[in-house]
Amino acid sequence: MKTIDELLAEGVEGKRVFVRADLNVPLDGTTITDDGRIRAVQPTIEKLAAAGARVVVASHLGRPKGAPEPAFSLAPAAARLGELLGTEVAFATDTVGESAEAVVAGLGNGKVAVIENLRFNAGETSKDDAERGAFADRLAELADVYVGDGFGAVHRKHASVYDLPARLPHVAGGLIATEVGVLKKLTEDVERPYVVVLGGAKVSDKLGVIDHLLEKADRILVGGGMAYTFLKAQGHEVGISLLQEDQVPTVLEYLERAEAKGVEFVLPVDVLVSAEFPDLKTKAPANPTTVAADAIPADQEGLDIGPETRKLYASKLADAATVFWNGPMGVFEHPDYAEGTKAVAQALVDSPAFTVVGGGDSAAAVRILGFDENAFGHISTGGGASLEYLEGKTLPGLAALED
Ligand SMILES: Nc1ncnc2c1ncn2[C@@H]1O[C@H](COP(=O)(O)OP(=O)(O)OP(=O)(O)O)[C@@H](O)[C@H]1O
Ligand SMILES: O=C(O)[C@H](O)COP(=O)(O)O
Repeated sequence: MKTIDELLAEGVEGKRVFVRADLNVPLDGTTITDDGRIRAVQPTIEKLAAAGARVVVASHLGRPKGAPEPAFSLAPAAARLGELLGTEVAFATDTVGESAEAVVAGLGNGKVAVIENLRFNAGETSKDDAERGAFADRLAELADVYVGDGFGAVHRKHASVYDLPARLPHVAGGLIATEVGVLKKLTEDVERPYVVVLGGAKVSDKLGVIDHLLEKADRILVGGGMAYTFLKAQGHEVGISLLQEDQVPTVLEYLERAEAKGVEFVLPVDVLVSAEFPDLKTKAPANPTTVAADAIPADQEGLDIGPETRKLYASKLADAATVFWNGPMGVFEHPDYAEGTKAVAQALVDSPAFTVVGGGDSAAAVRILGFDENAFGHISTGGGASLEYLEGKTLPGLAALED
């Protein structure tokens, strides 16, 4: 992969440089609750602007369905980028239309613009190669060079990630280089004991990584929404908890393989339950009860790991040399269900191990819960992307950057 430093050495003065970033930040209305992904790509944008490039930043935000939806506008992210850069950032209210063309044409050397959400166009995510290609052709008209730096989206075969770099001279940005460098270490010369913590809500997306981790990790701790499919596989009642029923046989097979291979699988021993999902807007008290993990009432759902599990997981992390953590332990957005995620984050902070936190929500959680991001070895901007990298899959957005 050609690097951004090589591009800078060749000179970018006056060139239109398209930076595919991942500015998919959590929003509360139009307020950004965690700007980590914007700060992560900031050095790339700064370097290009300092070298006199005309920088066109593009990203997706959320999952709009191929047409403009105001709730998913990139305008708040563009404004925040301007604040971080300390300079005016132009914003195009469309992605490839008149506004984008005019904004890019009006960009001076060393200036930065953000174009509107790529996913407001059906061509961005289309499964049809021709439709995606046609959209990539239009994006290519906006630039002379492509810098891929949206690590969080490299696992998506989307027009701006996969098809556009084929149409322009392309290089990898600094964020992608850092992310790949760290994750590569976890797939190659990992220091042991290697402990993996998995949680979160995208259970079906993430179960697949366990198949691979059974060959790599020494110990796997499961929490968050992912735990209930495992508890069900062990024959326990999980009430109305998040459950991937069709994956129960697969999960059972994972548990059996783990035992045969001597990989320690650790599941919650107690959980916080309630009959209702908490109100994340008002944060009204949820008054959960703590129950043993094998005694979840049929009409209740598990929303965080319990106090005994917090202690257990902290002890299982204490002797680790390497830790990879993806997915919160509970619905951390509500204070009554944040303790499990806090306990795991604290165990990582206290540990001398090399710690990697992967995932948009997990990374946001550690910052929102008040942890210092420098207390972790690496906070990855990729959720699905980092897991698919660890699975050893070919990621379209990385393959496209190769020469
Ligand atoms: N027991 C649970 N039941 C329901 N939701 C849960 C539970 N535990 C955690 N969650 C939710 O999981 C969500 C985060 O999961 P996700 O799998 O998206 O994490 P991530 O990997 O950090 O993020 P991403 O994949 O988007 O980069 C949070 O919004 C949290 O509220
Ligand atoms: O949040 C993420 O993991 C990335 O921004 C990718 O988003 P997506 O899962 O909607 O493709």
